[in-house]
Amino acid sequence: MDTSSATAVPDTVQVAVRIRPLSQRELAKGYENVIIQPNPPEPRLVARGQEEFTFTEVFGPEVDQLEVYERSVKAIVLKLIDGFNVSILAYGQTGSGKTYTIGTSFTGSRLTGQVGILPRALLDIFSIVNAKKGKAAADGTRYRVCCSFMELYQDHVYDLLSHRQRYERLLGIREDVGGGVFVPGLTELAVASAEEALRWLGHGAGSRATAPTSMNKESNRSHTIFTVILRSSGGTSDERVTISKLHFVDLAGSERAKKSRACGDRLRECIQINKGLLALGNVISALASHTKNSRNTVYVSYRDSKLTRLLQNSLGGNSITLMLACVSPACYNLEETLSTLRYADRALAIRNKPTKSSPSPSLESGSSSGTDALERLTKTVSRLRVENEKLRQRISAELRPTFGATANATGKHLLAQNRLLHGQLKASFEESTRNELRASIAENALGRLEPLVITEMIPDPTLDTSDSEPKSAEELRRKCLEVLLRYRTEYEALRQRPTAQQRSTI
Ligand SMILES: Nc1ncnc2c1ncn2[C@@H]1O[C@H](COP(=O)(O)OP(=O)(O)OP(=O)(O)O)[C@@H](O)[C@H]1O
Repeated sequence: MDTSSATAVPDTVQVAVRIRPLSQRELAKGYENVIIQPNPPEPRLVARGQEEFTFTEVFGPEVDQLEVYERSVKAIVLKLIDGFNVSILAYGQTGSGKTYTIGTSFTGSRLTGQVGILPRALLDIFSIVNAKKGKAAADGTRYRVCCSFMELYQDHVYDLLSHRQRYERLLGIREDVGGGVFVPGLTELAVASAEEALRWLGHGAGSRATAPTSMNKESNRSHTIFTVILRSSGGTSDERVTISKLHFVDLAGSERAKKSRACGDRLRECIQINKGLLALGNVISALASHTKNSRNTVYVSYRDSKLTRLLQNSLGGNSITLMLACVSPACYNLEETLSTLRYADRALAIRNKPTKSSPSPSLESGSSSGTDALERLTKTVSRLRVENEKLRQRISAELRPTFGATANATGKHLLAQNRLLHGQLKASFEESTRNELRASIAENALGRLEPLVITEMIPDPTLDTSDSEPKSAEELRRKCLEVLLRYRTEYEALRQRPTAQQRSTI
């Protein structure tokens, strides 16, 4: 098998729709099939002859588990070996075939035709890793496969691989330095073969919250995430390890409480399930609205639910993501089927940035047995806790008062400066106002003086001026102009003054 899969890395979420066959009960009741794939394998389908959709793949009721795996899943699963993070999410109405498709409830030991994609992927991964191990013996590269399995029930995270009591398996979610999320304390088991991993899958699925509902006699009441973790280390860079993860997300089914006639615990579960799926829908819508060419950054409300926080990297992050939208073809489920198809249609527009994981310094280097590594990690954690506490104390004892005092002094200085500037600005404004006033008075005076001067200098021809000294017309004009010029000069000087003064003040 070719390990470095040459297929292109998809940078949008891939969406495959799977239409399950009508169940015996539905056939008996004579329910009509309302979801048609007009031209298989063309990935187009028509709902009730009206609404048309095109996806990455569409699998009709006749398509079996192997074909789904080969056509949609295998290529991206192999990207795990190349160092990519991969997420496969099954979404859809309750009873639409999510668990069947993922294969979360696998309990056997052989691959029968009914087995879902998860067991198939594990077999492929181990077959490649074992082949690589054989070849890598020469260059010293080491491969290690681990798995974890968690459940999100009523917005609480439970560890499905822990041996503890259920109430002791409750875990929290934390953010790492890179802005991603992780679940501290989640059991991560090293597995040597696909069979061993499948045993753990069966063990974990056995303690998953399930209950019969009117829509599905074995309905999963929680979301689960089974993760395969591949670590490769050694070779040319001995102390570094590359970690890539493959998540299989089996989401709880959306359901209408009225239709499923849920009450009591089932109703509470139904509300929590729908709340998480609603938050997921909002995240998908926000991400889908941010297309390749849009420049605006969008606010994506990952923090609205634990489900969206856990899936943060799978939607809009660095992962290669496949959404398997499962639908029922029966007419009585049309509303839910259309809702799933519209949801899936939006998801098609989500752009991810798949990037290969880069090697990072290993905490597990050396000849480590699981117990040694655990011991070393526990010591590291205790040492870091002590250092953290010391730093915390130093900050509160020393840094805070110093920072407070500095901030106080800086604040006081800024306030004083501000007060000074404010005073200067006020004085300047007042001076400017005064000068404006003077200028306008002068302008008015000029307006009044001009006709006065002219009257004084140029005698009224109607008056008897025989006894006064006659003035030549030329002399009168000259004197008149002299007075006018003087007033104009004074006026201009007054107009200029405020600007010059203002500048010097500021
Ligand atoms: N493609 C398919 N072919 C044959 N049977 C199927 C197919 N899909 C689903 N089924 C059957 O339909 C029933 C419901 O499927 P499943 O339990 O996988 O639904 P679900 O979506 O996981 O439901 P829930 O959300 O309630 O857990 C099961 O009995 C399953 O075997």
